[in-house]
Amino acid sequence: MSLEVSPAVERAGSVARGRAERAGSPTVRLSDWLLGVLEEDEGRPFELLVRLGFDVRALQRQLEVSPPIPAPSTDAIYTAAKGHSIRLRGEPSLTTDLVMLAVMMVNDSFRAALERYGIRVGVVEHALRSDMMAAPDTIEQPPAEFVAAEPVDQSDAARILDANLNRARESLRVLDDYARFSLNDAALTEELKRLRHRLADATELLPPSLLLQSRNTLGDVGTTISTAGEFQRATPRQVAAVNFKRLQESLRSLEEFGKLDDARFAREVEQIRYAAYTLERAVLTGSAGRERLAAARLYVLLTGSQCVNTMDWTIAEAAAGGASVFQLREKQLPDRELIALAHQVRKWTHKANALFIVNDRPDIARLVGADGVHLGQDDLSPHDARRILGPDPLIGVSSHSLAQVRQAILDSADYLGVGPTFPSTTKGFDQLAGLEFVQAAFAATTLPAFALGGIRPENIAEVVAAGGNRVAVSAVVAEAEEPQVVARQLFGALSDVSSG
Ligand SMILES: Cc1ncc(COP(=O)(O)OP(=O)(O)O)c(N)n1
Ligand SMILES: Cc1ncsc1CCOP(=O)(O)O
Ligand SMILES: [Mg+2]
Repeated sequence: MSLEVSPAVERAGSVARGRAERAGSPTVRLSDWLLGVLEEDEGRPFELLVRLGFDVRALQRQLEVSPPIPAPSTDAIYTAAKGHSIRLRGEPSLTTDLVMLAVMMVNDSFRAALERYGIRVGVVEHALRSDMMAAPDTIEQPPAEFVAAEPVDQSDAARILDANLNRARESLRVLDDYARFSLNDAALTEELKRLRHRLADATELLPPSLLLQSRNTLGDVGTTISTAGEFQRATPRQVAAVNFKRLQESLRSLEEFGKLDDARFAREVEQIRYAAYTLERAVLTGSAGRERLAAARLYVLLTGSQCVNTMDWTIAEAAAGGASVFQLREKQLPDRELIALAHQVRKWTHKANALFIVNDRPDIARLVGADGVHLGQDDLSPHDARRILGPDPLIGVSSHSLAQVRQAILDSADYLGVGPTFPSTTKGFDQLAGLEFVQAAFAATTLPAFALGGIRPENIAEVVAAGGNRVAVSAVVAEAEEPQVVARQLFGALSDVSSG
């Protein structure tokens, strides 16, 4: 027999199995299960025990060293949990708190051990019953702002919640498909999965019977009404845009109607809605970078003092060799000289039909009509740069770790700098992120990313072997007698690599 379970229950089970495996135990133990359901601090079991005044941290420490008692099979635990649910609540739901109760009650010696650790299983059992049945003043009271002013029809609210949970889940599935198959982006897919889990966990805060009483789609007039617009989508991106809107609308409705049942649910859904806005920007704004940089392979950083030839000639030659993005990287010039040079570079890059990015300075980028700005971890935030630049210009962000890659994606970066790959004569670093990071970053996202730092024709094959399909270089082009030749060599090494 295999029972359908919520993602939170599934996660608890897989934590339990993982614990047993790491401990080299031939079977999963009851302590593994209990630690599994208590793994998430914000999960229902953890919150319930805290609410009952038990010291959960002390319990977790005790369980780590408790004598091993083998657990029954997973299905047997789920069946027992369902039995408790029917007994205590009159319906067969399978939530993590009922799994916890099943684990606590399945074996007398384990139950006795828990009592010794200060966990009164009868109190837990009683609380799970009273969570459903208790008069309002015996359960946690929402603050005034979340209290319904008038008596509400529970079944109407339940149907609204159920319908919107379905809508939100469906939208998340569509978005997951877009991130996975259309963008092919592991990091965004992972973020969407995180959002799905958060929603599933929030749902566990609602009384299970509330949603069960609402499965009445026949009574939902909305299922038979559709508008012409619902069947018209021009591009996969538009499908994603529409589904982000649908997700946010359903979350908003869940939040409002959820306030009638559980304030914590309403607050969590509010947070999920904010996270959905962030992801929407990341997914849809990121698309602009994906489109405008789709063909870009070679990106050249230029500093006047580093160029052995004039900057305009270097740009023209490098562009003829395949470079299609140029960054003005002047760290020392006074502002007036910088802006004068930036105006020139704007003209030279237009002539070369290349993109022009200004390093560090969104104000200068805006003033000279550059195509974008590049920001490091210590520069202005992408959010502040966007306020200066407006919606269109590209914003590139440097990354030196996977955490920075993920954050840059959530900050709606249009492209990434990834490095330093090799030691660089242009800029010194205490630490080299190296090829290992290049490999991880290019595997994590399909957002345009440029590996940089010490890349030359002699070592670019190593970057390509690590999955790098775009590079940014400085010295090797700026200091070359023949920038076109060098650019052609670099570009040639990249031009057979898939665009990702
Ligand atoms: C394309 C690209 N990637 C990374 C950097 C480095 O930016 P940052 O870390 O801010 O260092 P500086 O270049 O400002 O010294 C970059 N400039 N371009
Ligand atoms: C600015 C910067 N940030 C990381 S590496 C680098 C310099 C890249 O230049 P080069 O190709 O000469 O090493
Ligand atoms: Mg910088």
